[in-house]
Amino acid sequence: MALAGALTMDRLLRMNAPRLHSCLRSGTHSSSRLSRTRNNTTQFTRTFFTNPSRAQQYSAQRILPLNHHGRIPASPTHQASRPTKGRFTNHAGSSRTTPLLRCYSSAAASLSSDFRHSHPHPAPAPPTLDASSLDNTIISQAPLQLSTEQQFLMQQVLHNKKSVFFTGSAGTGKSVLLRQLIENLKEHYKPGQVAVTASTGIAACNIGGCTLHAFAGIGLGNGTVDQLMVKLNENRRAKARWRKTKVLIIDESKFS
Ligand SMILES: Nc1ncnc2c1ncn2[C@@H]1O[C@H](COP(=O)(O)OP(=O)(O)OP(=O)(O)O)[C@@H](O)[C@H]1O
Repeated sequence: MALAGALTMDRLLRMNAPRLHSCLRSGTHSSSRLSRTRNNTTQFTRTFFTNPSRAQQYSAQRILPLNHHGRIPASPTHQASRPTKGRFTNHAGSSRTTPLLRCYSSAAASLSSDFRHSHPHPAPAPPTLDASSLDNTIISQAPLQLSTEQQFLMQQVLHNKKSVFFTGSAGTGKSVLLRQLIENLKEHYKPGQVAVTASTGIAACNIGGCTLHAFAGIGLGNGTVDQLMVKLNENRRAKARWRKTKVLIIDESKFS
């Protein structure tokens, strides 16, 4: 669930229990206000508490410029976009009570009144976002082109089936290579054949794996090798994991 705009946790906590419950169940909440800010400008905000799926389903964000009086202009376009209490229109044209994730703000609201008096003409309105163009927008990441060194290591693991240990200074691209390696290995091997582990829980979370100790089924790893082997033998699931694993990845290993 996302908390958007000016709706604060404080406001949520001040809701009575049934209303809060209904908001959380529907994943929505809206509030609107016209407020005078510290620098004596007026700003209208309408904020919504919504869940990400609803935010994707409907309009995402719309910015309305305020006029030089600090009000929402009454032009037909803007009038149409102004919210009417409790009802909203999605861009398919149907009106519904489900709030959208919207935010009304203005560049004008950030101008001081002194500035306005010294500039009798209102500042040019900032471009209005077309809400429909924001629907279902996914900010995609362009795939990284691995460097020659990274490609070499990838080849060694994927095609030459070598066991490799790679290390380097901070920012040399180890994590990028490791993530790409895991992705490629998972495509090459069957589920369960690539074990992704790390020496610490945090490092394991970063790569979507588990700790080496958890994978190995040896608890805290205290005891001699023989004792740990006995422990492992008693753990059927861990034994099965070991047998199935073809590639073992250990991030942040202590071998260096
Ligand atoms: N092949 C690449 N092409 C473009 N950018 C890259 C490439 N490899 C790494 N980078 C960028 O370099 C930066 C550092 O990479 P990365 O986090 O993988 O380094 P690292 O060696 O794991 O660092 P650290 O040891 O601090 O965790 C990141 O911003 C990453 O996106």
